[in-house]
Amino acid sequence: MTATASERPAIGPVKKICCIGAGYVGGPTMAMIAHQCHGIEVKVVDINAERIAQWNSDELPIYEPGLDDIVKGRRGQNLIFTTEVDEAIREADMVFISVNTPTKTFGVGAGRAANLEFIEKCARKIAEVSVGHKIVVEKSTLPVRTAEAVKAILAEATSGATFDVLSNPEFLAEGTAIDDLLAPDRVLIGGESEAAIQALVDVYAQWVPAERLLTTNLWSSELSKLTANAFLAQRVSSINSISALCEATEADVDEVAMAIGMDSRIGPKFLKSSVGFGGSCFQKDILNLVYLCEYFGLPEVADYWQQVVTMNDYQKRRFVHRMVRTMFNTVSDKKIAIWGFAFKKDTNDTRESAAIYVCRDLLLEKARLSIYDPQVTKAQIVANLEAVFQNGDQELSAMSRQLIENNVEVVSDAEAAADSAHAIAVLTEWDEFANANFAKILERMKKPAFVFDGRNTLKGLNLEELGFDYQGIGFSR
Ligand SMILES: NC(=O)c1ccc[n+]([C@@H]2O[C@H](COP(=O)([O-])OP(=O)(O)OC[C@H]3O[C@@H](n4cnc5c(N)ncnc54)[C@H](O)[C@@H]3O)[C@@H](O)[C@H]2O)c1
Ligand SMILES: O=c1ccn([C@@H]2O[C@H](COP(=O)(O)OP(=O)(O)O[C@H]3O[C@H](CO)[C@@H](O)[C@H](O)[C@H]3O)[C@@H](O)[C@H]2O)c(=O)[nH]1
Repeated sequence: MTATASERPAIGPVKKICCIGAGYVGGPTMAMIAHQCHGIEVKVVDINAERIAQWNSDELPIYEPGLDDIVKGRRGQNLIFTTEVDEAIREADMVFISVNTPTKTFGVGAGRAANLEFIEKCARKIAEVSVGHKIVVEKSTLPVRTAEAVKAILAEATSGATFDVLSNPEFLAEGTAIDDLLAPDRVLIGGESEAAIQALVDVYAQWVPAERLLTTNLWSSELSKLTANAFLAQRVSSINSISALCEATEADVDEVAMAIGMDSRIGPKFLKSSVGFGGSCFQKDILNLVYLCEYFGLPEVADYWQQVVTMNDYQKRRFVHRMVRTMFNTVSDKKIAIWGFAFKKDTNDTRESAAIYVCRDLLLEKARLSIYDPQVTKAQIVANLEAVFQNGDQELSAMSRQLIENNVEVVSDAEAAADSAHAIAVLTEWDEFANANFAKILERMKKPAFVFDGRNTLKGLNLEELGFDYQGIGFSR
């Protein structure tokens, strides 16, 4: 049952934390708590035994700068990765829920609503195995008012256990997770019980300055997470919409971004035009916001936010159209080097990466692809391409399987990918691409040698002077 004011037990300092979900959020956030709070035992649990084994191995499941040192510094001391879910929940005074909340692919709200199956299963498990009092913390990104359902499920605990529910959404970005966790812009904690809020504030206060610890009511906290992502993605879609206009008018989108970003009311961040935003969060969270607006009878608000995703889809398609148009209206049987497959640099995450959609559309144009990414494995690339062709169907068609098998190779360096290629498409802004030996690459490419830079990372290298036909996003030369 959830605790009422009169029967609420005294809440002391947190000594044992359990985090359900050892993913991109659960792993790094808990490693940071263990690193900063040696007096707290942190157990990270997952039903995926392979993932837990990776967290306990030399090769962590996530590539994230600085993560290795922090995990290896505390693992086996006050940071434990385990599949013993029940035991870890039972022992903890505070339980974080950090499981995935993907877009629903079936039934009511398919394609937009968040699938809350995994959250509900966690709440049921906590209710089933808990004794005493626990603070349950929503770390996953959730639709506003999810805590109501979590509280209702916990209230059915038969052991007599009592609970407080807090919302503590995570704002880290992949690739910079450790820096973001070390020095967050803010830590947001929403809740109803002052004592429970204070217990979590005290954990973060061990390294986060007091003025960055923001407490709100439960619903504001839940809604702020979706809103923050919607605003961030909206900036990217806004500048990407202007990139199309720049290409038509000889304006340069990077110059426009610089000019508007110097207005302190607009600010310079998140104005980098690109082949389109990717990642596991932006699209999923905006679609969820759109669904919520419709659910609450606000179709105009839903349409407004839907446009951010529509513009992003347009940007990805527009990139391929431009490639085909520039390469004399056909890429059929042409070799195209794909530089980068992750959704941004410094991560091995490919969820919703623009590269998946660009590669799919190039394959449908019958191009041959040679793909290189410094952190993404061949198995992952092939699995992503199979999934995008499968498009929710039960099975991959024989035709799609052949298209991938016959036309995709994954290689282990950027120069090899470009060997005998008609074009290079830069889809992730890995730093190493700017250091490639372009004179050598040009020699080995088919002529004219095209470079389509979906990140404008090679813009300053004057590749035209070397002899490339260089095209980026949002400018024409
Ligand atoms: N990835 C990010 O950068 C990021 C940043 C902020 C917030 N978020 C949000 O955080 C949440 C988690 O995201 P993620 O990227 O870490 O997901 P993830 O898929 O990497 O990890 C989730 C983990 O939860 C485990 N899990 C699912 N159900 C479980 C259960 N019943 N018991 C135990 N383990 C279970 C899965 O096996 C998986 O390992 C999502 O709601 C996401 O929107 C993600
Ligand atoms: O100016 C920009 C900034 C970003 N992007 C792209 O946008 C996507 C998302 O980038 P980023 O936001 O840096 O990474 P995420 O890890 O997806 O982080 C976002 O999503 C997380 C999950 O909810 C939040 O916690 C973070 O605050 C939020 O930044 C990537 O494809 C980027 O390449 C651009 O194209 N231009």
